[in-house]
Amino acid sequence: MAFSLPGLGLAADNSFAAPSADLPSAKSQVARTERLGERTEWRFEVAFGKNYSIKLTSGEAELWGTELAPSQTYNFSGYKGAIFTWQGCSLEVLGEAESEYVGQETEYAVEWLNVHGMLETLRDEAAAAGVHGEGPRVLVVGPDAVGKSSLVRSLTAWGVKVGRTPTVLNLDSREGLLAPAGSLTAVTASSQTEVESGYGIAPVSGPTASPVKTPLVYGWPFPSPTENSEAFKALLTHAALHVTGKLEANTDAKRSGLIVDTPGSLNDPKSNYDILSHIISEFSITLILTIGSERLYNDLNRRFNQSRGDDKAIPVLRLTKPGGAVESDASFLKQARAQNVRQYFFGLPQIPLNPHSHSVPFSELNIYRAKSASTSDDQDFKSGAAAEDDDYEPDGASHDSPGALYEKIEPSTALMASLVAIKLCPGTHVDDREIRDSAVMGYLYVADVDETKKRVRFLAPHPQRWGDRALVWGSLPEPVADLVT
Ligand SMILES: Nc1ncnc2c1ncn2[C@@H]1O[C@H](COP(=O)(O)OP(=O)(O)OP(=O)(O)O)[C@@H](O)[C@H]1O
Repeated sequence: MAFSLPGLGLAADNSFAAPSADLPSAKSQVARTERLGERTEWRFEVAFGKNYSIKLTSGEAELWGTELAPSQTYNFSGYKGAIFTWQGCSLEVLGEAESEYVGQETEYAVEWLNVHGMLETLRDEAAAAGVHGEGPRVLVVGPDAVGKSSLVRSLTAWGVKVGRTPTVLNLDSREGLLAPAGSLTAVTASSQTEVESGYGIAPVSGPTASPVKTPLVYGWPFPSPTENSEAFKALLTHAALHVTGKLEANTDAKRSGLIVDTPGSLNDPKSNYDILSHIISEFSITLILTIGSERLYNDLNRRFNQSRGDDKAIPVLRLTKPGGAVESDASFLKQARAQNVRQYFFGLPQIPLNPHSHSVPFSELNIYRAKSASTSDDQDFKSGAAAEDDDYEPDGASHDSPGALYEKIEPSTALMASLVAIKLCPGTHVDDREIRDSAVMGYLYVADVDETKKRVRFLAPHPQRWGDRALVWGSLPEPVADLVT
């Protein structure tokens, strides 16, 4: 179980970033009123470094299922999204967007709400079945940027709104949920979903925030499960034990069920059938939702529904991709991940955090580099670790054997500006499997490495030291050069 480190709750969303470096233009300084008809949405794309704010002035509206509070200003920077209204509303909009318009084609929202209704029926049936009743366990699969995460957020928020406590599991390591990228997070949503944090689970609670549920964070320091499918599957087997154990221990959570978000790289069941089937069996998935690809839908339906016996058939539903869902370029996604890291250490303007500095001698550190099994040439994900491969000397321990996932390294300046995960396992006399399966206690930022004095200065969200635990350095999270100046 991950410790409840401050900072884990503040990185779920791209909104509420640092103030704009640019002076706003005269036009963007004037607040305008946008009137939205029923079942329409205000779609907007805001660049990094720009400020954009929206206030609900009349009617009702929601962002990914979470209702906006009337007259409250919501700020966005480096963000793409849509404010949806069922009955119509007025919004006051201020700031500069790269694109903004009223989306009229919103059939997807009705369809998604119907899925929520279906999940509610299954939850009621679970309650009627008594202590053994289990709620729906949903797997969301589809290509990149088709709205999978938006669907998961909406289903979670609607569930929470009617008093449920669904558990969300994010298997997309490129987008950290309540943690930086490189994390796989499971968290049970609490009774109040906030627009800022996306799921309303923030270990640092504001005055109106609800009780905190501690996320369970595992480390997958690579951009895709396919980097090392066998290790990914083994990690999931371990994670599933804990996640399902947590659900078993809490009747409400068990009945509310599980919603699993997946990376787009798993959208081809031909090549990734193995991983998908593993997720389905380990988490006892009862419903598959797919967005965006007819071929994928047919493939999944054939493999997991039609070709199985009645008692093993898993229904597969194909959902509409939101018209506004847009692909982001590599640079936007990279900036979004860097912003998440900033929020992890420094919080949001309304809930700032003060990270702590720790200076540790090399001799007290056990740092392991996570080795990628793939020979991917995706430069975007190549960290200093991969790029400066030759600088590292494994310590000759068992970890440098061929096929090993981790190798122990000596600290060096190549670690500067990187993030390392603190694993809940000892740093010595530990094998690959234990490092891989241990949950993440939190992340450290390498602020400085002094090779002469043989000391590393870390930035941590917590004043407490982490003892002799193993630290893992991988392709994700990526280094953030300008976190401390
Ligand atoms: N209705 C909408 N209007 C405007 N923007 C939207 C809408 N739905 C989703 N988006 C935006 O489109 C982008 C892709 O959506 P989302 O992240 O939900 O997709 P995804 O399938 O989870 O993508 P990935 O697998 O790449 O993480 C996001 O920036 C999201 O905020």
